[in-house]
Amino acid sequence: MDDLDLEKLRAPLPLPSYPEGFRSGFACFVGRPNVGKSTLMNALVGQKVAITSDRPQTTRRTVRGIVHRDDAQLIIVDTPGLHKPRTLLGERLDSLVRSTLVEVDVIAFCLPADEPIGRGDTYIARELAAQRDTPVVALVTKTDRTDRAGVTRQLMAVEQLGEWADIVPVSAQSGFQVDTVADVLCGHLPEGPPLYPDGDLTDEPDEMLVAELIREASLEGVRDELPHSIAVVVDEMAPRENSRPGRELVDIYASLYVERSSQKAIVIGAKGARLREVGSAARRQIEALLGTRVFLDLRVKVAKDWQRDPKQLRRLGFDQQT
Ligand SMILES: Nc1nc2c(ncn2[C@@H]2O[C@H](COP(=O)(O)OP(=O)(O)OP(=O)(O)O)[C@@H](O)[C@H]2O)c(=O)[nH]1
Repeated sequence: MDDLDLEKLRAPLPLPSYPEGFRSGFACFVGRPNVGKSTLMNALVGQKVAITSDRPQTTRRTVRGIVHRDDAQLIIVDTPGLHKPRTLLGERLDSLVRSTLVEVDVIAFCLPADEPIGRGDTYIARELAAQRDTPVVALVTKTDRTDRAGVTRQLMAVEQLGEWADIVPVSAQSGFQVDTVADVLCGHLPEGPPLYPDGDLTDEPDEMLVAELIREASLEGVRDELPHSIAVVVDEMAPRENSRPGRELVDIYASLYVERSSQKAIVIGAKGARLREVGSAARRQIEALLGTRVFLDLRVKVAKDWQRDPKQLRRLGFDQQT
């Protein structure tokens, strides 16, 4: 997986024409888990491309969303929550985040309006202060969750936290200032031609989006510690041969990895009831994504302590980025 080769992506496509002064480039969103990064990216792009959830650290992979405007093309690299490494998996995530930070044109640092600034935010602010070459825009998110005075207080607190190219309050939920965020981020992009054809919203391979949708479904209603122990790999995904025109079907075989057999029992549920629910919830989402009917075969497997085992991490796609 080489989804951070931004230099290669910068090679302009032979596109017919673009207005003078057109800007294009990359932005990435950082912030503690659960601060609303994925939701804001979706609001900017206008379609569900990243997975959102109430649970922290849902976003494990870098998903790009593309904002197409008449005057700019903003490619958003959505990163996992920047946090202090605890497990080997954590260390990999952080090195992925760091390599992203130096390659993008602008960094959006998200802090929620309704929570006091904490140690996690201060840690990230310190990390960002080291990225001297990349402008950082601070976004005060979820403004709908507090009143005007609360937003003002948070803006002032964020101002004190570091040196920002801009500070913008925004609510992805109500739509307040989402366009302003796009304007501000685009303002930091270099002039250049569009890098993606019009209409592309993400270049994430379907398999990865499908795996994330299955993982999202599998997180529903399980104990708090379980989410971090579930990984999903799509083993095979192909259109069914000889399916009738207008009744196309895609066969998907996926493995859901847990760390211990006790977790396997939880995921499968009594007589397989839970796994069936996960399967049908995921299937509905995947059918909406792909626009065809889907046959989904889900297998639960134990990959002992996969979060701490480099070989397993590689197999599950969390390879060290070079
Ligand atoms: N009220 C309100 N809730 C929001 C807003 N943006 C996000 N949320 C909620 O906050 C929770 C976390 O949002 P995410 O977008 O998944 O957060 P994230 O920062 O991407 O989280 P990670 O993937 O864990 O890093 C979800 O329940 C969202 O519905 C907002 O503008 N207003």
